[in-house]
Amino acid sequence: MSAEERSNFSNKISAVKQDNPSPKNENKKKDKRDRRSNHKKNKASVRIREKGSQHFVSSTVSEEKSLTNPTKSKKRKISASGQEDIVERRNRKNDFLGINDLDWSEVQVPESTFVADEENLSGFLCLEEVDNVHVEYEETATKGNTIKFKKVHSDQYPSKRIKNNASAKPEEPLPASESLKYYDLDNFDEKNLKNSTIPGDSESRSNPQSTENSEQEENDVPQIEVDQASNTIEKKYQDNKHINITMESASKEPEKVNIDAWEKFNLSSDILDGLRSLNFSAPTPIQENALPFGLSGRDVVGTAETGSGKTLAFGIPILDYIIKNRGSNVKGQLTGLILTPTRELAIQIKEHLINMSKSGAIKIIAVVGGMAIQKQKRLLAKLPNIIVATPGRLWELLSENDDYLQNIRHIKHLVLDEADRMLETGHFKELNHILTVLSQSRQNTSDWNEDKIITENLQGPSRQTFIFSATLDSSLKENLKRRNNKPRKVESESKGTMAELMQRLEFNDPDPVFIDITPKESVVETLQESKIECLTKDKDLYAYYFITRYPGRTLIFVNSIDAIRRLVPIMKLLNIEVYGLHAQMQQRQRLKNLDRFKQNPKAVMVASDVAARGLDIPLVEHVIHYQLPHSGDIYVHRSGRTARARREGISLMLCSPEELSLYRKILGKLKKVDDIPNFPIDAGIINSMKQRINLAKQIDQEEHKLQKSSHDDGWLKKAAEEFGVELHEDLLKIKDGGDNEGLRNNQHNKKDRIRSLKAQLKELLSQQLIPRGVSTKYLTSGIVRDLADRLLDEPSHNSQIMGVKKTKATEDLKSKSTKKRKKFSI
Ligand SMILES: Nc1ncnc2c1ncn2[C@@H]1O[C@H](COP(=O)(O)OP(=O)(O)OP(=O)(O)O)[C@@H](O)[C@H]1O
Repeated sequence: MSAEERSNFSNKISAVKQDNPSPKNENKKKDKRDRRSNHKKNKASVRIREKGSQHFVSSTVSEEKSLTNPTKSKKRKISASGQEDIVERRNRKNDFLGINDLDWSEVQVPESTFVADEENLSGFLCLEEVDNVHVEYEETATKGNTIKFKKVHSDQYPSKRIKNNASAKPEEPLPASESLKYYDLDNFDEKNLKNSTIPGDSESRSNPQSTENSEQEENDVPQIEVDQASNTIEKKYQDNKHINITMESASKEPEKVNIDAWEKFNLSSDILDGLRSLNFSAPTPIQENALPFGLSGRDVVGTAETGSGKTLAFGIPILDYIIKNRGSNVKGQLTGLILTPTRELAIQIKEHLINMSKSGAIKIIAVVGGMAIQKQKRLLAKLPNIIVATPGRLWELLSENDDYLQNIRHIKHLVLDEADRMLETGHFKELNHILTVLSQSRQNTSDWNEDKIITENLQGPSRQTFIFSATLDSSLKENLKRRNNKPRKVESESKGTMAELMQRLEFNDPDPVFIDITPKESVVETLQESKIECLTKDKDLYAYYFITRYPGRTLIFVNSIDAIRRLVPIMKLLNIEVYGLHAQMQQRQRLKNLDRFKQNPKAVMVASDVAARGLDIPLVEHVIHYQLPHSGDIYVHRSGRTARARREGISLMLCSPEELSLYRKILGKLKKVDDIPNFPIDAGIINSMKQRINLAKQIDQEEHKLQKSSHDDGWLKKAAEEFGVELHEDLLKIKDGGDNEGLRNNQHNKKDRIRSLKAQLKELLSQQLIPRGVSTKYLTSGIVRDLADRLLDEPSHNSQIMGVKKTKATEDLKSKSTKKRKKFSI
């Protein structure tokens, strides 16, 4: 990145800071509160600067002030000097453009971490800008604040305004706060956006969809602060957790990497630049094997271990094709469609491809559920080069707009990433519809459809297909060979299977290339697998033991959302920095939690299998299967979140007696002959942890009961109100009036008890953990191991546990599991 680019980038970031100025000391708290509430109320802010000159128009809409006086109807024009003029209302309707008709263009933020990051912050799906736009808005009693846009040429700005702004010295760069141009589209209410009407406060508060974490989310919009001296961005969340991101690559020149190993593929210079900037000196084995075919236009079905670089195995051929065929007579610009099973994965792939093709200026968008649909419509209408989508949202958009349908039929590349997952419930129906739309011989498709879709008999251009996953069945190879290019009627027993999918996909290639380089045991060589056999009731204890004994980024997989809802609060009580991730959370909260997890090297994430596939979270050290997965494939994908890109990692199964059959099933599927080794446990430490975990569980249970009774009462009261009946106090669990003092006291007692339990736990957590059986008084007397030995053992100690050497779980597993591996018989 050039010095100029770096400076622009810094300016943009610092502009965010200046938009939310630091509060003065005396009013710090109040200002912060106001700022947050303004963030909610000022749902949109548009900063538009005329390119190439020093005058600008800016507008911050949805002011609280104007909302309090809705009867005033005046039109304010924001002048180039930044000053407001009251102008006469004129009927200039036709001069104005709809918000979607403006030339929005995405702001390429050059730091990869920051791109992903920024996207998750403050509601941005991405930063966008538009130049040369005149903004007017008016306040009306009926519609609230309405904003209008008009495209202008730079010479249309009256010279008076330049004079007005003369003191700003045109040659000087704009102050940082004025150089940011963004439009926070995701914070708009979609319905209002259509009319370019700015939503009022009440609309943003009454979100009927508001589900889990919505309140927390609303109040938890992080503030970004930039310290340019130390080159760090600080994200401040309301819960006072700060995250610092060092803008390493923004300040340092990227090292020159030798990329000779890529030369044989004859890639475009933009792609080579991308590889160089990402420090990818050589292709990974799957890339080495798949690229020659992918680049020559062959259909490729590829399977390779998790974290082995499959994204670029299909991504590079698509990007390279777009760059090399620019300007050729391809209808529209839309060239590639990549379908993935999860939203986070789609966003990640989009980022990865953007980072790869920065200098190629390829338009790549993500179309996923849970994010603003209006924005996705606008981006779709602009014909991006590549769409990365989840089938549900894409189908929703395709089915309501014929133009999108027509465009999508002309794609040149179709990718099904994690193809096997997409056959599972919840994805297959939409995928089926999309494949029907893409079908080049649609006249024959009625056999395949449950809900017949009326389609035209259009012959689209030929299309290259990529199918990738870490877990594709090898029988597919046979299936691929047997298939011919004509679609066949699918036997009922193969419906919804990979076999059906292979027949549904209209490969160009009579003989698609099948590349299988998965290791014999399906998991990566650098992954160390282990297990702890324990009772279900003790799983919390063992999980706590592991994450306290081995602090490091840890992903804990569970089989149910309820388990996440139980585990996260317990771990929070134990002072663990823990986040949840599951499908019932609001999408923004999902992204935010993922973002926080990515930034904090000691964080723990408790997740459902929504995080099992594809997510490339840097440096996840441990994966814990709190509950065993139901299939060997899920085990492979979950475990694959660690030990990526040739790094080491550990996977730990907490296996209860009831899960033994599942355990056998997993081992059978993975064709393992050896039993998975037991993870070594320090009995002294685990015993000393029991009191903490029991207290945390007790507090959680008590709080849950209390919450449940007030929730039940709330529901009863509401129902009684709606039916207009009087509610007898005896029906309420928490009596808030009347003479039943005993019961009221009972509730108070419960609260007191919770407070006292919390105080006990706090006291325990404030002390360093002393392994049970170790005496701090008599340093050499110990049942398990004495403290003197422990303290003398090593100079580096785990800060939370007294006298315990700071080791990595992988080291302990290697060195301590000395017992010979048992043969495992199924
Ligand atoms: N040639 C390369 N050299 C070094 N690192 C690479 C290379 N190609 C990809 N990577 C990095 O390897 C990591 C894993 O890549 P990717 O996410 O594509 O793996 P994957 O095989 O799709 O994994 P999964 O099966 O879990 O989806 C990423 O961080 C990516 O940036």
